[in-house]
Amino acid sequence: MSAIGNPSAVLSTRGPVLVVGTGLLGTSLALALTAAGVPVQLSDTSPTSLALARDMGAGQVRDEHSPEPALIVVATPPDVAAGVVLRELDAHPDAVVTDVASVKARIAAEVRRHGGWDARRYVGSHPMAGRERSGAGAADSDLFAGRPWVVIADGATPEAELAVRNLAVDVGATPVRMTAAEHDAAVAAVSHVPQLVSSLLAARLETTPENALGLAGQGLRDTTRIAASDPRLWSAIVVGNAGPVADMLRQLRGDLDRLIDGIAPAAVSPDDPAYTAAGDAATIAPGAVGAITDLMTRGNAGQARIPGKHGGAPRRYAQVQVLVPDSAGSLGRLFSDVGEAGVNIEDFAMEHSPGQSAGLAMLSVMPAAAQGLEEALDARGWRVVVS
Ligand SMILES: NC(=O)c1ccc[n+]([C@@H]2O[C@H](COP(=O)([O-])OP(=O)(O)OC[C@H]3O[C@@H](n4cnc5c(N)ncnc54)[C@H](O)[C@@H]3O)[C@@H](O)[C@H]2O)c1
Ligand SMILES: O=C(O)C(=O)C[C@]1(C(=O)O)C=C[C@@H](O)C=C1
Repeated sequence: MSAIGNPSAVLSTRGPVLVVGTGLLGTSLALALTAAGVPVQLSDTSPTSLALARDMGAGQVRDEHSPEPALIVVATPPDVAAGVVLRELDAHPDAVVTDVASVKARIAAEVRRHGGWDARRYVGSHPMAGRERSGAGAADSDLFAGRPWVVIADGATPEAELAVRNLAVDVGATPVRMTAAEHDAAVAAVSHVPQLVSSLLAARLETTPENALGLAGQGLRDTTRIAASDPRLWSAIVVGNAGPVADMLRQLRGDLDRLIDGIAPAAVSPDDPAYTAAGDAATIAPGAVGAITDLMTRGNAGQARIPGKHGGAPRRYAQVQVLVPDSAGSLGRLFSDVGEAGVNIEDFAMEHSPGQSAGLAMLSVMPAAAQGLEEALDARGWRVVVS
């Protein structure tokens, strides 16, 4: 069980923990550890990022008077992570060092190659938790709750591995042991290629006319959320895992080619008599429906295998969607009705399409509270949208 916000929980992580890189991941982890009562030291090459993390209550800035850390977490971009790990192993001869970079094999190889005996204190890791925003300002102490945290233990001492597994558990995550190669192949499929596909899709919107964009609904928002991610960070991630990512992109290209080849003959010119005979199966190009159905069916099967909705890790928050009239005070009334229903809003977003007289308020709440809130809001006359 996570120790966050539970003062009686027994903590296994021995502090002080030094977090190097106080961006989204580093500050989220530092906030979670601080909330659990572990002393945290902070370090970053950017004084502004460091000051922000400190001001958010994530820990103390490390200086020459700080006590020696027992555990060091490197949360810098992947392309500099190995160098920072090696520097920290050298500077703190008794500390266990981990990094949270999204790629593992190349960092581990560099650390093992240059770290000598000290590299036995290094355990690469990767919390499968994050978001499309960077920097301490987007940090969240709950980020790791219920998420897998990959631990790469090849070549490390059992004590070092245990320290990193304990860290994951203490912030609410579940450690998952893998080799670096297994990890990199897995994240190519579940994280890196999905990021690129989302970006490919969103890149097409650059030249999409405004009036078409005005029609965008939840489907487009769902498939492009992560296209807002940081290009610099993701360039380092994809370059660092280029082999597995390129392999999967080639497979995707094969699927795409089959789909295009299948549907292209069904594109009928308006002058063709088949254009107005859509109800006649004979006029549909042979193979077109099969190609689409095949892809959609495989997609259904793949989507159903994603854990979370079917007994895997629970989603952190449930979303309650409510139509809010575009008038002064409406949102205030909604918030006060949610408060009167005894429900805390964990996160909030508003979707507003131009020219519409109502917006869609998306309230993130604890999953157990969602149904009761929908009923309470419905009873108070709100239009709850079931997605
Ligand atoms: N963003 C995600 O969703 C996510 C999820 C899991 C893991 N990760 C991994 O976590 C790491 C950090 O990602 P992030 O999203 O927090 O990035 P971020 O850009 O929010 O933060 C990175 C921080 O590292 C600092 N930094 C850069 N070089 C440094 C150096 N040499 N020494 C000290 N500090 C340095 C930067 O100033 C910045 O504050 C990356 O390796 C990333 O692959 C990211
Ligand atoms: O949910 C998101 O916004 C993320 O991008 C998180 C995500 C992921 O792909 O699952 C992104 C990169 C990380 O290395 C780990 C987690």
